[in-house]
Amino acid sequence: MNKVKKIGVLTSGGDSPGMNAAIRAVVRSAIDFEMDIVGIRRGYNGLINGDAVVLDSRSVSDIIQRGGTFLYTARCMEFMNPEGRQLGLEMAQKLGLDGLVVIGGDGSFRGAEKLSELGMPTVGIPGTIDNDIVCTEYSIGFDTACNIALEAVDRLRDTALSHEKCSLIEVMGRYAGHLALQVGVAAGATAVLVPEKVSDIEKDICEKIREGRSSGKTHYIVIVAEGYKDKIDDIAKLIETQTDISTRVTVLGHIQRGGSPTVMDRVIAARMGYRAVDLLRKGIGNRIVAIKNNEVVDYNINEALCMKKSIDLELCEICKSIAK
Ligand SMILES: Nc1ncnc2c1ncn2[C@@H]1O[C@H](COP(=O)(O)OP(=O)(O)O)[C@@H](O)[C@H]1O
Ligand SMILES: O=P(O)(O)OC[C@H]1O[C@](O)(COP(=O)(O)O)[C@@H](O)[C@@H]1O
Ligand SMILES: [Mg+2]
Repeated sequence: MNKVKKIGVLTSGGDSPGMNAAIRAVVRSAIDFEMDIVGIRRGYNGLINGDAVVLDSRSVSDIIQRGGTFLYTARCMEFMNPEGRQLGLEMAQKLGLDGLVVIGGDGSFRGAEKLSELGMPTVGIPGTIDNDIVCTEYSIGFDTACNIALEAVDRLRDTALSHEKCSLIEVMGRYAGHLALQVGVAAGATAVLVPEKVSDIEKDICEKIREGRSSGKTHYIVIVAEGYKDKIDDIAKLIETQTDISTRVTVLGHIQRGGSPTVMDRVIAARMGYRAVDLLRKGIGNRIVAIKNNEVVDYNINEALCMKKSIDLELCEICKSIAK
């Protein structure tokens, strides 16, 4: 006898491509396990306000290929305090929920953990372009964001080459440099600046530009993570003064968060969505679904949030070594 009869799903924090594919997987798996499923709109705000819609198989048709999240997402200050969370719990109970799937980032999972503590079994699915969730090798949206940013950098290279300039491109990632490093390596950047590692602008960039110039190189690409300690405009000015090359700065911004999810993001969304529902139907909550060695695993939320994750230092070295 299945005691878990009805679950909810919401998206929270910054949107990421593949969130829709994850919602679809959650909805369809829940229906397959003979559970009712409700979509909570606008993150924890919707949970507090009861902004809920009953979902069926057709409600999630034609969304697998779309970026963003059709349930809308939000950042909810009220949920940061106990009173707001109590209201959220009471609304979840009023809606008759036996469990909740939260698709979002580390902040959303802190909220999910507290909801679990209050007695509502909650499972988190990592969805953020930053790939900064420590317990998982991969979060939904990262691959798509990398590809979108890469396409933009490839275009900027055309102009940098034609005008013999140094193009500095700022990519997102909040306090993490995963996105910057992947894009930098894939774009063949002269240098990548990430928050996890202090770089020496003179040695790591200016010297490389002078060396490149003496071997006939005429244009340069520098990728800067938004969380890097120095402002991109200041770095550009310094490079210009030290090397006499003309620089241009481009901040990619939200363009990186939109667009149709890649194969990788859709498939991982399907695998994680299925696992989240499978846990809840067994009455298991307070978990985060994650990827470890390409397998889907799950962790206790508190333990997961205490884990440490560092930037791929070997890839940083490779990037440095092959940039000539
Ligand atoms: N410590 C916390 N306790 C409870 N809820 C939290 C906490 N941190 C974040 N949240 C909730 O999760 C939402 C999203 O968090 P945020 O850090 O903005 O994005 P992300 O989940 O993508 O990391 C917040 O607006 C808030 O509603
Ligand atoms: O869209 P906003 O509110 O300006 O937030 C920007 C932040 O959101 C992100 O795009 C995604 O971060 P989260 O997944 O933690 O929400 C970060 O890379 C960036 O720092
Ligand atoms: Mg986050």
